[in-house]
Amino acid sequence: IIGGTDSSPGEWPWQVSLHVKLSRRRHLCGGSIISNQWILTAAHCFVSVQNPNIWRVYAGVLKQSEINEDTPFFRVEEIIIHPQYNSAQTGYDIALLKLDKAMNFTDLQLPICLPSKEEASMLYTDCWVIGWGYRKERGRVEDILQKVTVPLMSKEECQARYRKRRIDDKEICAGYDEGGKDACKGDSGGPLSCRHEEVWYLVGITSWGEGCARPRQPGVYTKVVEFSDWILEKTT
Ligand SMILES: COC(=O)Nc1ccc2c(c1)CCCCCCC[C@H](NC(=O)/C=C/c1cc(Cl)ccc1-n1cnnn1)c1nc-2c(Cl)[nH]1
Repeated sequence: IIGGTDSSPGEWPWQVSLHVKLSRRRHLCGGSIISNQWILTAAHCFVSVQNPNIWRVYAGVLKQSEINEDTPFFRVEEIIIHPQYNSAQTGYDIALLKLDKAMNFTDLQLPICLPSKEEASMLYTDCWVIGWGYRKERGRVEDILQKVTVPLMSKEECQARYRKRRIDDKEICAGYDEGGKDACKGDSGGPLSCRHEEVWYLVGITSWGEGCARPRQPGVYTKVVEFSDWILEKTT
């Protein structure tokens, strides 16, 4: 996260850290708890690591330094990647992880609401992107979960910023024309969370951007409401 600040314990209880257990363990992507057995994240996180057995889901953590060999984690029973996904820049950058056992909700691990189709046209004005990603383009994973507020942008405005690419209807953009605040490497798969009348909704999944926090290069997120039917089909 560029231009953000430290989060507090329990501030974003739906945020998880996805690790793989290979040569050495490391954070790869963010994700969001949407039920006691399902995590929503980005499809591109699994491009090179499709084997569910080596993934570890850490929930209820604020700092990466809380994660060690003794830290409890959830195993992944199934990885469901959207069938139309082929690269982050061409959309459908969404995946579901089925946990091997249902998690108990606590103050530190709780689900976020999925936006309903009726509220698809809702103009959210209080949106935050969070993650343990880099604080600058050439950086490293942060210890304390970072948060930054970003305004949503219309598809037309976003398309005008990315002339060489087509911004899909199932993508949503957020950022500042002057740059300075954005997601960055290591934040992908995590939530773009928006609060409306005291309830938080998972409006976006952190996907891609041209550099981090550059002027007129907003962050591009998977627009979760456009995948409501797919999510329900796969999780019920
Ligand atoms: C110590 O552990 C580590 O360093 N871990 C570790 C640390 C970092 C990474 C990994 C592991 C690799 C994950 C591979 C799959 C994921 C590959 C793509 C992924 N992208 C992003 O997270 C965000 C992109 C992004 C999103 C928005 Cl909305 C706006 C601008 C963005 N950026 C544009 N340029 N940079 N960001 C990424 N993630 C990392 C990189 Cl390196 N790139």
